[in-house]
Amino acid sequence: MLIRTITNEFIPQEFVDFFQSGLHNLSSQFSTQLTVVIEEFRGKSKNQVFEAAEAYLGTKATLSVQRVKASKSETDKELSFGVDRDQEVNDDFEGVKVRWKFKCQHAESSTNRDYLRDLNASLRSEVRHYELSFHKKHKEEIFNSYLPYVMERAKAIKNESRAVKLRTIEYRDHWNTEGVNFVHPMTFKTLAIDEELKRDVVNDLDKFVKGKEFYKNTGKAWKRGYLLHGPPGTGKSSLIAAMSNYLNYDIYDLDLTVVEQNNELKNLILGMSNRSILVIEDIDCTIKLQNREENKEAVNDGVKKVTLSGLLNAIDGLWSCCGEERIIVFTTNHIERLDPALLRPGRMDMPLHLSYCNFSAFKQLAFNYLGISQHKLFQEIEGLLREVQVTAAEIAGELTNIAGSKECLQDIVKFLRDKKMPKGLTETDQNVIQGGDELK
Ligand SMILES: Nc1ncnc2c1ncn2[C@@H]1O[C@H](COP(=O)(O)OP(=O)(O)OP(=O)(O)O)[C@@H](O)[C@H]1O
Ligand SMILES: [Mg+2]
Repeated sequence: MLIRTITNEFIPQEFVDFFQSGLHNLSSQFSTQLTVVIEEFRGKSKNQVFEAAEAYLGTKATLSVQRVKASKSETDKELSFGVDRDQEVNDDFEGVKVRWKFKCQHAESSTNRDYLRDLNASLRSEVRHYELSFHKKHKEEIFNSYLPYVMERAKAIKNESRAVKLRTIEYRDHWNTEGVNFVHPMTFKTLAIDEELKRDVVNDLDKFVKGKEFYKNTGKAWKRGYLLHGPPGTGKSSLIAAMSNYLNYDIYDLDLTVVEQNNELKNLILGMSNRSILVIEDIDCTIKLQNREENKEAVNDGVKKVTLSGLLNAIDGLWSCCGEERIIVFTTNHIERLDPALLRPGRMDMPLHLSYCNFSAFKQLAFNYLGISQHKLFQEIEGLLREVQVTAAEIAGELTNIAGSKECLQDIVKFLRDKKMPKGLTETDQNVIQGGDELK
């Protein structure tokens, strides 16, 4: 204070400024720290590094700062957090220490106001930026590895927190733009299908999402097709919900009966976003399957309808030139009714047979509904499930109806025994019924 008073009193201001800036230059020459300034806007558009820093630091903020900002928009699944002004966040990247600081300046000074007016952002009352500081010797690592890592993490964070949307056709050739939030509770943790099949699907999806380089190097379109087939109530639609929740991909539910012509179909396919699942349920019922003539519409009762080949060609063609990370799922209860064109390798990458409930699927249901992994009746149930064709939906229904105690497994045994041999039927009659069902 004393020195400042003396200098203010006795030394000319120009000399003080000159001296201070010289001192600043000198200290920055000897400083070991480098600071990167990341402003909110780049020209008139948002700076992507700023946005990435915002998302990335949000996940760190709750750990290390004293003031955090909390927010949630309609399309977010969960609360998101952010660093408040002047707060610092320390981070560690492969042993390199970095420090982030969030700075806001009020747009009082005329330069700031001009700057904001330039940005056409008159509602904003402040200029915001992040400062990222680290030791100069780590410059290369920070620029070449850390910042790209922050950008990549931010992308994943934003995607994870985004609510999945379900879109249906609004009018023939376009999707409902808003969509609805898809909040199906089914996940791979609760889905009751054969354990091995579940593992295969999860591994396949993991490989697919990590396959960017593979698809680029091989020149293949980054897409994957699954054909889910099996009797009603075996979990086909539940599996699609689990896939969507696992990948956080939007679902486009394509009702082919609404689409009149192949060019409408093309518009729908073009209107889909990346990282999405196109679902066509009950393919055997909704599409004219027998017409194999490429690119032709089948004339059905005087109305042009899309054909299977039209559908597959449109997907193959359009997705190879525009669109990444796309999944297509067909479902059917009757695989034998499908055109062999659909089953040819390369069309549907992975056929998945969802069959009647086996013991591994049953154990999952018992865990979901009763919270148990073991029981003295399990052995008998395992034996019965080998003989009785019962769907996961039926068992789930029984478990919902009967009291939620461990004792109710006795009722499941009774249910399975009754199913094995309904009153008044001999075992031979029952076999005929079950065999016939598969052939339907
Ligand atoms: N594998 C499963 N795991 C957990 N729940 C299941 C499973 N399969 C069926 N369910 C239950 O049964 C209901 C019907 O199943 P889902 O709609 O997935 O069957 P689906 O195979 O799609 O049948 P459909 O061929 O009739 O469309 C679901 O709402 C779910 O509660
Ligand atoms: Mg279904």
